[in-house]
Amino acid sequence: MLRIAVPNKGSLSGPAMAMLHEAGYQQRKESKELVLVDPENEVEFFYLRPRDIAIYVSSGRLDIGITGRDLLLDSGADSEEILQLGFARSTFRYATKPGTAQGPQGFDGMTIATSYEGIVAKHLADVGVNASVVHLDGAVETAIELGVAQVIADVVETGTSLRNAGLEVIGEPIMKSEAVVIRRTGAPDDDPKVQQFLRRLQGVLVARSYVMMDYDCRVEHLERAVALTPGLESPTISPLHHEGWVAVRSMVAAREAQRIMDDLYDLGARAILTTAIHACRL
Ligand SMILES: Nc1ncnc2c1ncn2[C@@H]1O[C@H](COP(=O)(O)OP(=O)(O)OP(=O)(O)O)[C@@H](O)[C@H]1O
Ligand SMILES: O=P(O)(O)OC[C@H]1O[C@H](OP(=O)(O)OP(=O)(O)O)[C@H](O)[C@@H]1O
Ligand SMILES: [Mg+2]
Repeated sequence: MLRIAVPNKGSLSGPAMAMLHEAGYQQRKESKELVLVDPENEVEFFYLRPRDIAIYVSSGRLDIGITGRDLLLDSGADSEEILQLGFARSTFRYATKPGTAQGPQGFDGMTIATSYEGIVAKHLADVGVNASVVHLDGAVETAIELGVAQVIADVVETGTSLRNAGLEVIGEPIMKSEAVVIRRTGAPDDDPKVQQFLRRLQGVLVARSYVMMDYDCRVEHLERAVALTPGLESPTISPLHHEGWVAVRSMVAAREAQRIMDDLYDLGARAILTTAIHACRL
C-alpha cells in the first residue's frame, strides 16, 4: 500500500483533500479521523500537521506527502518536491513599519519575528546579516505593534494582513511557495505506485485548466482555425455530411476559451462548443 501524508489543517488541507477526491481517492469524512485506508486504490492516507509532513516523509515511514514548498524548506528535512499542485500559492517576505529599513541589509542588530525560523536563518546567513530571530506560532503581523520585534518574515498572499497591521514589505520575496508533492530525497523515481498516484493528480490539474472545444468550419478555413486550437498533440478533424465542412475537436486552455471562441466565430466557424474535462491521462 502506498502511504501518503495529507495536511490535516490550515490553508493546505481543504484543497489537498478536494484534489485527492477528484483523483478518485476516498477521503476522511470528519476531521478527527487520523488515518484512512482506501483498499480499492491500495492507498493509506495519514492526516498530519502540514509542518510535520516533510519530517515523516524524510524518515521513510511514509512514501509521499502533500505540503507547502515553504514548509519543506523550513523543516530542513531530507525530502524533495516531485509535483507542483498550483494551490496555496504565496510568497514569503520581510515586512516592517514604514521607514524602519531600506532592505534586509538594514536589519543588522534587529529582531525578526517569524513562524519560519529555518527559512529566515538561512536567508540571513546568505545575505550576511546579523539579526536575532524570535519564533512565534502565528498572527506574526502583530509582533511589531506589541514590541516583540522590529521586523517580521511571513507568508503573504493578498497582502491584506500586512495592510491591516500598517506594515509594508521590504526587499524582494525570499521565496515563492505553493502546495507540492514530496518524497524522500533520492527515493527511486520508478516506483509504479507513486507514478500512478502522480499521473492521477496530473490528470486533475489538466482537467481543471483545460476544456474540450468542438466546432465546425469550412475546409478552406481549417489551417487558420487549427492555428487557433493546436491542441496538445494535434486536433481531431472529421468530415461533415455537408460537403466542404469539417468538425474539429481540440483541448484548449480554459482561461483562453472565450477569446478563442470569438476568434473562431470571426473566422466563420460555427456550432462552437466547450465542454468540461472530468479526468484525463495524457
Ligand atoms: N493566506 C494564504 N494564502 C495562501 N497560502 C497560504 C496562506 N497562508 C498560508 N499559506 C500556505 O499554507 C501553508 C501553511 O499551512 P499551515 O496550515 O501551516 O498554516 P495556515 O494555513 O496559516 O494555517 P493555521 O491556521 O494553522 O496557521 C504554507 O505553505 C503557506 O505558504
Ligand atoms: O496576504 P494575506 O492574504 O493576508 O495572507 C497571508 C496571511 O495568511 C496566513 O495567516 P493565517 O490566517 O493562517 O493566520 P496565522 O498567521 O495565525 O497563520 C499567513 O500567516 C499570513 O498572516
Ligand atoms: Mg497560518
